Amino acid sequence: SVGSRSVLRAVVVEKNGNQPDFAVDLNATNFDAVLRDTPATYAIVEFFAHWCPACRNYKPHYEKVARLFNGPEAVHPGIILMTRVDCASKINTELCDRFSVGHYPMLFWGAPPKFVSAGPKPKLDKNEILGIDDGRTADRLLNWINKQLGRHVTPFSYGLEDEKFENEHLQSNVSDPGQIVRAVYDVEEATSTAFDIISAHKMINSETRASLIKFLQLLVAHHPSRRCRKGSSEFLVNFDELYPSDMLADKKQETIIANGKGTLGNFQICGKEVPRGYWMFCRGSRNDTRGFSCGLWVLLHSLSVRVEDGESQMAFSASCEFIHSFFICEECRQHFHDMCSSVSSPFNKTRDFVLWLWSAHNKVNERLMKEETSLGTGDPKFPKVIWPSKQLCPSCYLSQSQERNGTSQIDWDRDEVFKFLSSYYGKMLVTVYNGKGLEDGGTDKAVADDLTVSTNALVVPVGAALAIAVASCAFGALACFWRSRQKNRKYFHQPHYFKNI
Ligand SMILES: Cc1cc2nc3c(=O)[nH]c(=O)nc-3n(C[C@H](O)[C@H](O)[C@H](O)COP(=O)(O)OP(=O)(O)OC[C@H]3O[C@@H](n4cnc5c(N)ncnc54)[C@H](O)[C@@H]3O)c2cc1C
Repeated sequence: SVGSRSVLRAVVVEKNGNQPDFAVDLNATNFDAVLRDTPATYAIVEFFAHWCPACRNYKPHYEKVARLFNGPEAVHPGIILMTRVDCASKINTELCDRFSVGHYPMLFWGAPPKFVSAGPKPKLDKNEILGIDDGRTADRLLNWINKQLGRHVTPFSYGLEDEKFENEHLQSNVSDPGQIVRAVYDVEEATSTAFDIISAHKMINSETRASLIKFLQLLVAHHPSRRCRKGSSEFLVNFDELYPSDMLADKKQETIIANGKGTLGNFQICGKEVPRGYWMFCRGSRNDTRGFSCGLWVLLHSLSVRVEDGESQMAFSASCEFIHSFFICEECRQHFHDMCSSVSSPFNKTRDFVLWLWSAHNKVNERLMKEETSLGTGDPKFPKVIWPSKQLCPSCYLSQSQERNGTSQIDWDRDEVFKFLSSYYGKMLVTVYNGKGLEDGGTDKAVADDLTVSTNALVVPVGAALAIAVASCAFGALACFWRSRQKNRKYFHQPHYFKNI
């Protein structure tokens, strides 16, 4: 079987003391399929010949760069798929001819689908597929890539020494400051995944409709990612036509869909590049330990620090209702609902809402800390902690004392905590974000634009056509996972937290 073959290969590789290859070997039989299916935004194809000595010498250089982008241990996953094709293999003759390979090694760059749709004679021009003219060493190749992605300015540029930011040696609370700058991509992924789940489970009905509209309003004005704001506004603009309240009141969603409405279907709230099927800030060291639920928390925190004082009650109730209606983890939604319901007076300051959410999250952490320790279900690299740690925010701590039962009692400086959260989930979260995606060039100006726009009011889209894309495999797996755990779930009536205020 393939499994045993790969095991054998791993053993052989180890025996020879060689590193496994990071670049993916392609040939005429899998070229189109691999490039069509990759979630990466760009691909590099190296055409080489196994008999060519220069190619053999070039391989370690190419591999050094591929280590950064390819495979489960990639430092910068999902951006570039690095591949190679052996033109000396007969099966690839036609493929190499298609790309007019005239010397070895020859490198091409482009969006993966462009390689597939390139036809018998690909357009080797600036808009389609580019020849890489200066990639003779690992350094030069990475420089070329950095320039191509607009990342030639530090601290945005990729470096050969970059290490996976999921820090293997430190606990999450220590490595957080380095990671949060990338968390906006997980916020995009979580937003997208949440809407995919809503769609797959047909969760929009007369009871949940108002909550979704309210949450969408919050996303349109305050989502830290421009493309999620844009997608949310497109959805909101079309909401009434897609999910008419009169039809939802007395008909099932299936009927609406049959009538050509309710086509959230494959709509991608943050654009068709998201979800990408991986997590950066929320990447666990084990499968299924972090990911979506972590991303959802970061989304809620990042929204909370962006609202104005006057919006804080609306943001609170929108978040509570969204979790209650659409987070299909029964225990999570129920506990969160209890915490929401125990709030006795409405919020009229951003600060109060931000601190409430922080404290609610810490209550969950405290409960899970015990559970995960006794059951061994937590992620060993990311144990639950009362957050932020003293290392992360020394000024947040007035004092900390150890109780007899081993728990610690913290006296927080709440003004400092608010300051810290505002900066952490505000500016820091979007530090390296460019509003278009990882790959489109992280210029200072784009970052600044994005920060400004995210606190301004609604962005009305010009063309409100919904983007249709195929839901990702990652989502499929996730939805199945949730579905299998929540088979008997009943939808509850909508809660209204101070709905008349
Ligand atoms: C609304 C909600 C309710 C949930 N309720 C439950 C539940 O009842 N039972 C259950 O098993 N799981 C629950 N979960 C999932 C659980 O809280 C974690 O999300 C999951 O276990 C993954 O944990 P994590 O290590 O990625 O960190 P998470 O707790 O997901 O936190 C993500 C990141 O937020 C930061 N953070 C941590 N604490 C705080 C804080 N207090 N304030 C601000 N930022 C913080 C840290 O950087 C952390 O890495 C819930 C999730 C959500 C979104």
